Amino acid sequence: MSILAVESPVESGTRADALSVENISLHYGAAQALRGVSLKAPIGQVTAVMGRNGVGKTSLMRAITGRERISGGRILLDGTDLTGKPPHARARLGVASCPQGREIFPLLSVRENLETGFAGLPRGARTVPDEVYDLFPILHEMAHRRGGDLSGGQQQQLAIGRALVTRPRLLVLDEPTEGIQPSVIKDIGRAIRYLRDQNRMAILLVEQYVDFALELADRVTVLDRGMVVMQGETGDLDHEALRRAIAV
Ligand SMILES: Nc1ncnc2c1ncn2[C@@H]1O[C@H](COP(=O)(O)OP(=O)(O)OP(=O)(O)O)[C@@H](O)[C@H]1O
Repeated sequence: MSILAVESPVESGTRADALSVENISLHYGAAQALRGVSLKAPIGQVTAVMGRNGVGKTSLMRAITGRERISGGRILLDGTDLTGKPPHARARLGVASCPQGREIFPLLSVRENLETGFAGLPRGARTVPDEVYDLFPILHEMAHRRGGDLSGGQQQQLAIGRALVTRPRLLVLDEPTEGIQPSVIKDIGRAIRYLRDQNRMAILLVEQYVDFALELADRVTVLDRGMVVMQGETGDLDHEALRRAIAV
């Protein structure tokens, strides 16, 4: 084989795409929620997915984490095809998510909620990384309180902490600011920026709060009725057109 035929997966100067969503479709019965959606999420960047209510953002996140089956296309993580793999297998490969609604276990303590992230880890790696408590000191202070006793903002911090316990390559955040007070939104923004700058994971952020998303995102994908209608680096996009495309 000619050496010219061997291509490096990462060209020098470009970032590795941890996540590659290729032309996916998703149906709920006869209703089509995603239509040929493609996007890439590189390591060390925040990729925002935006759009009005009901355009398919959560469906896209659920397709990536394996909670919904896609009807066409494929989803790759670090070149491995995730399509058809169940959620726990994707988690082992590095997909972690903070779903809408957060899904904290209300009767488990904060510490126990964090430890549910251990499931897919080798025995020697079953520790809560210090950075979880550095980013969200409240989780240390409230380690023995029940998850259900936390405020919405604290639960969101716990959901992000639990995702970080799994040492993800891809962190999926579905509307982390929804229903949360401004001071906690700031903490979450600071945490996302820190994680981005560590250059260890790709961050996929679904967000309706436009200013928060544009402040954090390196790249943006806008969905409308299940289709990509705008996509690119944040600085290259027409922000007025973007705001119009997602205005309720
Ligand atoms: N389990 C389901 N069964 C049937 N239809 C569904 C299901 N989940 C979502 N849908 C429909 O699929 C479309 C996309 O919904 P989705 O929740 O992905 O949108 P979204 O952009 O995340 O909206 P929101 O911002 O309100 O969460 C909507 O028309 C919704 O009604």
